[in-house]
Amino acid sequence: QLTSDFYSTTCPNVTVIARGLIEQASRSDVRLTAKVMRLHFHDCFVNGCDGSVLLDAAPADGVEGEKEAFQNAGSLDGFEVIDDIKTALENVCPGVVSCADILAIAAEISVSLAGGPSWDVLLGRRDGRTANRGEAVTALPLGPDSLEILTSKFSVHNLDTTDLVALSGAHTFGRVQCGVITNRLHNFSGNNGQSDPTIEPEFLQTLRRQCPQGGSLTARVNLDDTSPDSFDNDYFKNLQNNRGVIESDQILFSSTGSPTVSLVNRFAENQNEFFGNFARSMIKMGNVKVLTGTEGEIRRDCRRVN
Ligand code: HEM
Ligand SMILES: [Ca+2]
Repeated sequence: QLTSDFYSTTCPNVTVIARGLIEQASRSDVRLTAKVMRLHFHDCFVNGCDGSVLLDAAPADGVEGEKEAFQNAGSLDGFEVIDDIKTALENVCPGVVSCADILAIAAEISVSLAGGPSWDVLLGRRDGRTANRGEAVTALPLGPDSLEILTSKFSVHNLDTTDLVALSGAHTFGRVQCGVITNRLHNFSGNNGQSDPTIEPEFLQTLRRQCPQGGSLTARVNLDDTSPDSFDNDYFKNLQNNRGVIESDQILFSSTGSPTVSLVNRFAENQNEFFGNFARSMIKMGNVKVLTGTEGEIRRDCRRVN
């Protein structure tokens, strides 16, 4: 139902405007493109791609803050540039472009600005009038999730194993807080002093230096230590070298016999193969439970319902 030319007459400059603002914001924050990419993912996995993740908690309106879910609190970021894009668009074509579509457009722009693939973003989503903190907690994947749980958290959205591996490739840029990986480094499976045996020994030393036991849990380390800010297939090469940073990353390669292993190998060998699959999976993810037609609304302010 979504179409790539949805705004061609009603707001033809939507992509140009969004790109300019993202480019500008990323000049003062190298992580910005990663932050923005992640917003679209965390939106689509909770209530579908409806902009719910952007809503501030508003108890009086019965709106819960997904931002307060464990996976998002103190972690999700990039909301300001989305606000800036919304403000600019309301000036030129008021009441036309949904916040959910802004996230989809901004994700594509962010990936391509960071050196990744471009694709035709499908548009026409409407904004939801609710958010769902409880679903955020249960639906968003966690670092220590098993491969079975990761697979099922994707498959409820019709995303298959290829989508799981391709989309995990988004960890080719951005950072993770030490708190997420500290157990992997210092207290694996509840054993004090133990580390995850799948980590390559030299890399384990590096990570332990960056995230020492008893050190700051909010300090951040690169998700892709080879090329931290560019969107490429180094993430998959790292996995082959047992240099995945989050458990959910390394598990894709370390699960012997799983179809994820050959997907990692394919994407590591051929960047075009990764890029093509990533774009395809992003379009699939961008279709999760979208509101269209007269459903929902076009929010005036992405942080609150009209
Ligand atoms: C497969 C399951 C996944 C798990 C368990 C997971 C988990 C995480 C965690 C724990 C962080 C670090 C957050 C923090 O420390 O504040 C993170 C960062 C990130 N994730 Fe994922 N993620 C997954 C899949 C994805 C997918 C599918 C995408 C996008 C398509 C994505 C995009 C990102 C990006 C870009 C960052 C870096 C954000 C930044 O630097 O602020 N992740 N992820
Ligand atoms: Ca949502």
